[in-house]
Amino acid sequence: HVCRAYLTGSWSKDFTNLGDWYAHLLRESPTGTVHVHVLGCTVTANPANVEYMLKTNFDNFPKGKTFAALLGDLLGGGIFNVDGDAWRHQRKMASLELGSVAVRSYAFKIIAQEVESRLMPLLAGAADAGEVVDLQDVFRRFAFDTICKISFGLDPGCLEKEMPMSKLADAFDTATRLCAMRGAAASPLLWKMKRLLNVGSERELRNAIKLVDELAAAMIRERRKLGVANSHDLLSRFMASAGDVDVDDKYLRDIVVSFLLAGRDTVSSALTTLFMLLSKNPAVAAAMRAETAGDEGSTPVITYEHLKGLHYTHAVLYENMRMFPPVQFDSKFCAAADVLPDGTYVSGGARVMYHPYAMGRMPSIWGADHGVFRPERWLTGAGGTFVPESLYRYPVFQAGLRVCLGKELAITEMKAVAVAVVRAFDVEVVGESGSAACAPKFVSGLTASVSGGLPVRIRRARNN
Ligand code: HEM
Repeated sequence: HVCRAYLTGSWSKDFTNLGDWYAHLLRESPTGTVHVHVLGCTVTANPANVEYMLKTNFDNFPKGKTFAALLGDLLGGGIFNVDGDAWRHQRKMASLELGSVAVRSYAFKIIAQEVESRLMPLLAGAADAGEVVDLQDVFRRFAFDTICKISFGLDPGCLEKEMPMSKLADAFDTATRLCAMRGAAASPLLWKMKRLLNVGSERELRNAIKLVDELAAAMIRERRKLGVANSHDLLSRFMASAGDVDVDDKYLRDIVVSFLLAGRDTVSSALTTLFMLLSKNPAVAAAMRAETAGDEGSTPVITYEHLKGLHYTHAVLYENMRMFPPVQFDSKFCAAADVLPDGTYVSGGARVMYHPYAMGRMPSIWGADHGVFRPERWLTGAGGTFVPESLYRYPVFQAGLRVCLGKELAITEMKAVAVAVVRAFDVEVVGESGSAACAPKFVSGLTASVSGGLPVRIRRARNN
């Protein structure tokens, strides 16, 4: 009956999103695992299984060729899309750079600049004009400008006042949307045939990728011309770390495109659901404002040290992503037949999916109040300090050997935005999605985005 419900779409009579239906099935299952035969896929919300796949028996659960084929035309051999030695090599290099003080402080400077010189003036303008703005669109532009500056050292200017269309952002959007469509198809044969004949969505995808390639090549040329000696963007760092070796442009293009994918829609997705939740929970917004009130009047400038000390705000971000993880599910490929810790048999070549969206809705992990937005559940340390949960119970940033490399950067970026906006404005979601009872509907894609965007009205906070 599960396969029938999947194929006919009848699950949608009772559930808003496919993820809500999976969460229901996984809650009903005694092991927290189900098998959807028609997809050849085992879906799990069991933390012991997640740990087994992502750490204990990591080598038996690679991304696999099927996943690589879906994104291969866009991501090439970039870190997201490869396994084995190609992955190990990029992972080592990228974690070295992202962990370095120089890159971290460069990234923080970019974030602070983007918040203060673009995001805040734009929101202030909307507040003064009394306009309704689509906050999801604003955050996507913000996140794109930020990750492009961090990755390439170049500025697409998507969040300029006139909200220009960036060719790169546009081509990137089209390419990721069409790659996600490939993944949602019941059989890969159809898209492979369309690709062979260069028709329909595959023709559109090819054109979008061609544009991404041209623009990435132009940025790499520009970076070579400007020189890399004193630059801290990731592209320059990767070029510099290759030393005298004349690194291939295709290799650089693949790494940097992976970073754009990793760092843009994830951050904007989390910020969008955060402000949706804050609009419905004004007491939480008020508590966040109170936490930052200490330096009211002293310094409106965001500093790294200040952000680090904000435990309540940190808890709010984690609680938001528990309920609405930007990457709602993640699939691995089971190389050789295996038995998961909960006793589930998985045949060689099958897909296994762990599901952070469903895991955030499991009473076995979060208790009976899993449906309640309650940041306090994270503040169990001495004096109400933030205590992290095991990443295998909360795999929002994945976990184990392939855990997200941009986690700290993403948290800093989201905190910087949350603090600045909450301190200065009241944000109210308008329309249907603003009502307390309305659950968001997500558009299926590689990262979660809210269908119809997030229309909000912005007012200056009373003390501003
Ligand atoms: C809220 C924001 C973010 C979330 C929820 C998130 C989540 C994730 C997840 C679930 C994965 C695993 C994906 C997979 O293997 O299929 C991942 C990997 C990765 N993330 Fe993030 N991410 C975020 C922000 C960022 C940012 C800002 C960057 C870069 C600056 C970044 C860089 C990466 C990289 C390079 C990987 C690949 C790691 C590997 O395969 O070894 N992420 N992230």
